[in-house]
Amino acid sequence: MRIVIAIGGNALLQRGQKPDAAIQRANALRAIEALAPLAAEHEVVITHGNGPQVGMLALESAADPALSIPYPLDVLGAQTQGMIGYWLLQALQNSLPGKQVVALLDQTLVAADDPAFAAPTKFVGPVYDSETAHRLASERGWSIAADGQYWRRVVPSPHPQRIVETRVIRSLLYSGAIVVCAGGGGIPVVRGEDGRLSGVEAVVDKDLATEVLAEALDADAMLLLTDVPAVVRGFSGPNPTPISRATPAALRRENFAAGSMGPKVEAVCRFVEMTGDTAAIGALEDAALILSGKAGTVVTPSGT
Ligand SMILES: Nc1ncnc2c1ncn2[C@@H]1O[C@H](COP(=O)(O)OP(=O)(O)O)[C@@H](O)[C@H]1O
Ligand SMILES: NC(=O)OP(=O)(O)O
Repeated sequence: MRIVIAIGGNALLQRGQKPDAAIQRANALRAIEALAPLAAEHEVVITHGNGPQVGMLALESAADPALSIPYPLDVLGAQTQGMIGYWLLQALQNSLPGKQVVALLDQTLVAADDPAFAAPTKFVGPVYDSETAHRLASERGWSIAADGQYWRRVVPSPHPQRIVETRVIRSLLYSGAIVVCAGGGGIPVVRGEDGRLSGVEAVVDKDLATEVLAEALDADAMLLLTDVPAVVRGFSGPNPTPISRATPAALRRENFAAGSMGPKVEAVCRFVEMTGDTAAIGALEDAALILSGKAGTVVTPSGT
């Protein structure tokens, strides 16, 4: 079975945790220990988030007096692929000795005229209280939005059209390797009229990019793993109800939060609608149970 698995940014750095390298490396190891049984048995591609990390690097770059202009988000996205990819690569090698593992830098094609460039939605960096977030927004020209009870910086998140390196990823997978790729949704790039690629100031949603990749690789299943056990109907209301099974049509009748559960639900619905296969959302530590249909929110064409 070929499975494409996304590890949420929250799994790599929980809200409120210090972004120390040792903490993130330990989180990456915990994430991989949860996935190792699946990777031992199936063809596995692993993607990951980078929201907390790309925002942290943007803060560091903005504070560097040696720079005349802070590094752009495509470059920072590439840095997060290297950093997180390295932690995941090493954790996979230590957990599954004998397996071939590779972590790639790869790019995601977006449209230069995507309306998302004018309407930032992607949360990056740490959470702030309302007063601090509004002060930083006016000092630094950030867009900000509420993330639950906190506030965070938001940046443009254009829709992923294609992972540029899909063919290389496919051949690595066919050669028996576990492939870590599409980190942070992939480095966002556009293709000019002359056919040349160039980076853009954005962070692609990793769940939507994971879906594009899973479709292109003819995956049998797609798992989006995060820090909640299931998608919840009425998440912030008086009667929150976890959804264990659903059809895409049933999920599409509900409303989910932009920038967090919304893109995950869109990604699983699209994967099931396009492929007729199974997709699921749930907690990282339940990965094996989710694949066997015993945990998480499992989405299938029939909802059974
Ligand atoms: N309807 C919902 N059901 C479950 N979780 C939800 C819902 N709406 C918002 N959330 C939030 O979505 C978060 C997961 O999304 P996100 O933060 O983007 O995850 P990750 O970075 O792990 O990919 C959860 O921690 C939860 O607080
Ligand atoms: N790029 C991205 O979607 O990151 P998170 O999963 O950390 O939000």
